[in-house]
Amino acid sequence: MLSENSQKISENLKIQSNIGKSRLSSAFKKPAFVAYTVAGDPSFEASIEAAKALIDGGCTVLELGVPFSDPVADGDVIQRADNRAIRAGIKTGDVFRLVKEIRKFSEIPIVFLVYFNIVYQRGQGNFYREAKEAGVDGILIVDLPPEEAGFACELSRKYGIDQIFLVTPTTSDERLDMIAGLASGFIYLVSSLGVTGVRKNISTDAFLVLNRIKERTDIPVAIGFGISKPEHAAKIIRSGANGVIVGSYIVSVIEKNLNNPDIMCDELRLFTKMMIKGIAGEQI
Ligand SMILES: O=P(O)(O)OC[C@@H](O)[C@@H](O)c1c[nH]c2ccccc12
Repeated sequence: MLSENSQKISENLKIQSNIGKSRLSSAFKKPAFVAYTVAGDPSFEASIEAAKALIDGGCTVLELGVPFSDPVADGDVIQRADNRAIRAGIKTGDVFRLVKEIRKFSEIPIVFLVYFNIVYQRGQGNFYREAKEAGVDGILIVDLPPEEAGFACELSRKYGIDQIFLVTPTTSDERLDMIAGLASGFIYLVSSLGVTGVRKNISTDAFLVLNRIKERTDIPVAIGFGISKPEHAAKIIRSGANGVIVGSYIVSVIEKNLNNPDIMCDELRLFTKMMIKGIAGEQI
C-alpha cells in the first residue's frame, strides 16, 4: 500500500511524458548509448579528456557520478574510482565546474548520478540551481525512494531538469505506477539485483519489467548494470528498450590506463563505437 503522502506526491506532480521536449528525452528518439564515469576520476583534467573521448566515439548521453565516500550501490570498480577522484581533491563544486568545461565543447545531454547525502549537504535548492547553471539535464539520486522524492520533483520542475528514477526487477506494480507518474527524461531499469559491476550475461528478468513499464508510460527506458559488450547492447535494444547504460567497464578502462592517457582515450573511443554498432544491430 502506498502511503497517503506518497499518493499525494504522485497526483500533485504527475508529469506528462515529455518525449522530444527536453534535450535528454530527445536523445532517446533513436536507441541511445549512455556512458558513465565518475567526475574527476582520475583527475579534473583527465576526466574531461575521458568525456571528450566518449563523446567523440558517439555516446548519446553522458552520466557523471558525483564522487562520494560511501557509494553503497556501487561495486569495487566504481568505489575505487570514487576514491581516486576524492584523493585528487574533487569536491561537489568541482563537479559543477567540470560540467561547465564540457559545455565549452559539447551540447551532449548530461545526467548527474548522485547520493542523497551530497545533495543534502549542499542544500537541495542550491544543488539543483547550480546543476542547472552548469548545464546539467537530468539528476538521478540513487538512494532516494520515490515516496521521499517530492522535493526533488519540485526542484527539477522549477529548474527544468529531468528527474530520473531507478526501477529494479523487484519493483512492485504500485511503485511502478508512482515512478511512471514522477519520472521524466528516461527511466533507469536496473537489469539485475546487487551492486554495479560487469557481469557475464544480462539477466532476462529485466525484460519482464520492461514490458510492465511500457504498459504504464512512454517515457524512454534505458537498461544498465553489468553491461560490457556490443552483443549485450544488441539484445537489450531488440527487447524494446530505448537505451543501454555502461559504467564499470568504462571505469575499468580508465583504471587500466592511469599512466597512459592517450591509450585510455583511444580505448574509450573504440569501445563507444563498438557499442553504438551493437545498438544499431550491426555486425561487429
Ligand atoms: O557499472 P555498471 O554495472 O555498468 O552499471 C552502470 C552504472 O555503473 C551507473 O549507471 C551507476 C554508477 N553508480 C550507480 C549507482 C546506482 C545506480 C547506477 C549507477
